[in-house]
Amino acid sequence: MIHAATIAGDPRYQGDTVSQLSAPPQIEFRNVTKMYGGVAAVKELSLTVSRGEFLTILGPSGSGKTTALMLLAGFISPTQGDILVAGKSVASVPSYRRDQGIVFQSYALFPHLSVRRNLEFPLEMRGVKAAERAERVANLLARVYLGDFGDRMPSQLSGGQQQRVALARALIADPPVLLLDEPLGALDRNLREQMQSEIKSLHKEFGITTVCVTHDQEEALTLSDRIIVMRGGSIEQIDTPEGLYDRPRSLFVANFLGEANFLQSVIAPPNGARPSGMMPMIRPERIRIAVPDTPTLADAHQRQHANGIVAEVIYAGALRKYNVKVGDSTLVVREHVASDQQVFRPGEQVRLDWLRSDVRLVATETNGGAA
Ligand SMILES: Nc1ncnc2c1ncn2[C@@H]1O[C@H](COP(=O)(O)OP(=O)(O)OP(=O)(O)O)[C@@H](O)[C@H]1O
Repeated sequence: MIHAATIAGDPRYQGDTVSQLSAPPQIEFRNVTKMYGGVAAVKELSLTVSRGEFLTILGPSGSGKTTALMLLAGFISPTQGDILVAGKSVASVPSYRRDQGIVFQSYALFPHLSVRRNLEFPLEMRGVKAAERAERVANLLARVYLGDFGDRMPSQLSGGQQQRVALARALIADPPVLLLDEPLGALDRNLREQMQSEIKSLHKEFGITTVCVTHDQEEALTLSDRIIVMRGGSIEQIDTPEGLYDRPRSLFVANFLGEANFLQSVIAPPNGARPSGMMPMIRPERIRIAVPDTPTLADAHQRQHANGIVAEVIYAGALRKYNVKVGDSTLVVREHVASDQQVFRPGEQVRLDWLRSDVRLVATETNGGAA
């Protein structure tokens, strides 16, 4: 077997092999549509998830994320199309027979069973013997730092602890697929960050193919190998986190994932005409802010600039954000706070500049609608 050192640079495939990559995908949606009355909650959705991949479905409310996950879980059936797991259609496989761990907000722990019994239950269903059950439960509880909590009832746990039990329960039977629906939605920020690293390390350790639904961009960027941005039941863009953030194809994705500055009224198009339906966009951290008479830099020919007036300064811990008026536009500039840095005040004249190569052209319309 050839090892994935040959697929250098792509962290998704580390530890994987070429033969595994050429194997059928672990999960495949083939042209799947789900209609509710006259409304297509999911529209002709086609996608594949590789074995061991962490794929996140991201999108605004009503874009079809949960419907896509419920179809995969088998809680609902497609109106059209097919879903395959490990190369086989699961159309006629009921949810409880699909070999998958599930952490859904609506799929809570059994309140009348202790933590230990909650974890033992899926194993009992699969006929695992008592001694092995006890060992697996003890190991996994220790792994999620709840080794001493086996006898507690779910109501005696904090929200974060309950989520860790839910995650352990989803993993206990060693399923090949893990489905997560807003798994950290109910947790506060600190706990969410802690759980994000927990999920990340469990995913790495178990190598489990994971499909996660969230509307939290940061969660998607942190956890995923690839992200799907959904809009109106269809895929707007699918890419790695870096790809989506750095090369959004549409105005919708640029705005949905992070902050974006649109430069159409700030810079002239290179040859006098802009391709129709396209807009120049730059991320706030790619813009440099300086005093108006900053000396010309050696790379000036690679840069574009604009003069403006600081409208607002927002200090946010490690970052400082400026809103700068440039003509009729307001550009957002974000810089990391450093001790030797000049701080500008509202009303001050500033010069903004950026590398031409950091400007992206994004489509104003995609996915059949205005972005
Ligand atoms: N059981 C249902 N009956 C009728 N319409 C539904 C049903 N479930 C979902 N829909 C509709 O399908 C579309 C997609 O819903 P879905 O719940 O998948 O969106 P979502 O992206 O998960 O949204 P949210 O982030 O708010 O959970 C919405 O327009 C929704 O109103």
